[in-house]
Amino acid sequence: MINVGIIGSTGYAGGELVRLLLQREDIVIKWFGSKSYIDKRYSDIFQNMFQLVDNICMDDNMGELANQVDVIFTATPQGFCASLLNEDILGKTKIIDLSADYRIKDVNIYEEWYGIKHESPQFIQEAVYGLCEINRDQIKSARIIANPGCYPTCSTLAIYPLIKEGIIDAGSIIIDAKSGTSGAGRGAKVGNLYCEVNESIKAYGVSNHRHTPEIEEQLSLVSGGEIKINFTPHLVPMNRGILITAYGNLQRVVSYEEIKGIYDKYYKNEYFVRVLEKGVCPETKWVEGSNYVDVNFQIDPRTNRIIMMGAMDNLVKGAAGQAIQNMNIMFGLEENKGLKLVPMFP
Ligand SMILES: NC(=O)C1=CN([C@@H]2O[C@H](COP(=O)(O)OP(=O)(O)OC[C@H]3O[C@@H](n4cnc5c(N)ncnc54)[C@H](OP(=O)(O)O)[C@@H]3O)[C@@H](O)[C@H]2O)C=CC1
Ligand SMILES: CC(=O)N[C@@H](CCC(=O)OP(=O)(O)O)C(=O)O
Repeated sequence: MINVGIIGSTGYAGGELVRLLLQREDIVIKWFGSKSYIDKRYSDIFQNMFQLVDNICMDDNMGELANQVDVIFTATPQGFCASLLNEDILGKTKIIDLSADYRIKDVNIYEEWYGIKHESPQFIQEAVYGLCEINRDQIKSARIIANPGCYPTCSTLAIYPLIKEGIIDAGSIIIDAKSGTSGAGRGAKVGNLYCEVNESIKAYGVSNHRHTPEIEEQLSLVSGGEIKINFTPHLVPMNRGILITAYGNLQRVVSYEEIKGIYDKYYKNEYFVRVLEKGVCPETKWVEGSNYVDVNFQIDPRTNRIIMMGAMDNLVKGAAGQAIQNMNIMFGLEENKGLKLVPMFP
C-alpha cells in the first residue's frame, strides 16, 4: 500500500489527482490539503466526490504530512513547495511537485520569469524533471520530481525527436499553443469568467510566457546548444485540452517516411505517446480524460519547413496523470498502472 498526501487537493490539478488515485486499490490518500477549506468536507468542495470521499480538508503542514505518507504531491501555486521543503521532509518521504519550483535548473532564470525569490535553491539540481519518456531512468531513484508544465510536456514531446536527430534547425522553432481554461486553475479571475472566455480566443503571455524558458531548457538539453524559441499560448473556450502547432526549418530535404521513422523510433514503445497516421491532425477531443499525447507532422516542401503537432489533456498528461506516471516509476510499479484511461467522447 502506498500512502499519499496531496497539498492543493482542492484545485483543478489536485482534484484530478484525487479522481485518478481513487481508482487505485494500492493507494490510500491520507491527506486532502487545502488553504481555504480547512476542516470542511472534501466532497462539499467537489460534489463529484459525494459518497466517494469522506475526508475533511487538512492544512499545508508538510512536516507533519511527511511522517504519515510515502509521497507528497504539491498541486499548489508557484513558490509554495520551495518555501516548505527541507532535508528533514526529504528524509521521510518523496515529493512530486506539480508547480514550476524545481523545473528550471538556473535559479536566476526561475526568479526572473516567475518574479519570486526561490526559497530552497539547494534542491534544484537534485530534482528530476519528470518528463517520463525522456528521464525515466533518473526518475526511478529521485527524491524530488519536478512535474513538467502542461505546454512544455506537449511541446517537447512533439518536437524533441527531430531536434535530437538533427533534422530541424533548433533555432528556428515557433510554437503556437492553445489551452482550455482549466489550465488557469480554479481561482476566481476576471479573465476566466464565462463572458470573457466564451465565443472568443485570445493570445496571452506573448513573448513572455513563463513556459518559454522551460521549453527552451528541455530542447537545449536535447540539442546540446542553447535554443531560443517563440512561444505563444492562446486561451480557448473549452474546459480541458492543449493543442500545439510548432514550426521548424528543415536542415535538408526529407521524406514523409524518414520523419515517420524517427517518431516511431522514439515512440513505438511509449504507451502514452500515439504517433497518428499520415494526414491525421491531433485533436484535443480524442485525448480528453486520458494520459495520451497524440503527435503528428506535416512537411511543407514549398517552404522547406515542418509543422509538428501535439494534443493532450492539460489536467491528465499535463498535470495529474504525468504526476502519477512519475509516482509509478519511483515506486517500481507498472508505468501505466491506473492510467489506462480511454479518452472520453463525446
Ligand atoms: N491546471 C492545470 O492545467 C495545470 C496546473 N499545474 C500546476 O499545478 C499547480 C496547481 O494548479 P491548479 O490546480 O490549476 O490551481 P488551482 O488554483 O485550481 O488550485 C490551487 C490549489 O493550491 C491550494 N493553495 C493555494 N495556496 C495555498 C497555500 N498557501 N497553502 C496550501 N494550499 C494552497 C489551493 O487551496 P484552496 O482551494 O483551499 O484555496 C488549491 O487547492 C500550479 O502550480 C500549476 O502551475 C500544472 C500543470 C497543469
Ligand atoms: C490557460 C492557462 O492559464 N494556463 C496556464 C498554464 C497551466 C499551468 O498551470 O502551468 P504549469 O503547467 O506550469 O503548472 C498558464 O498559462 O499559466
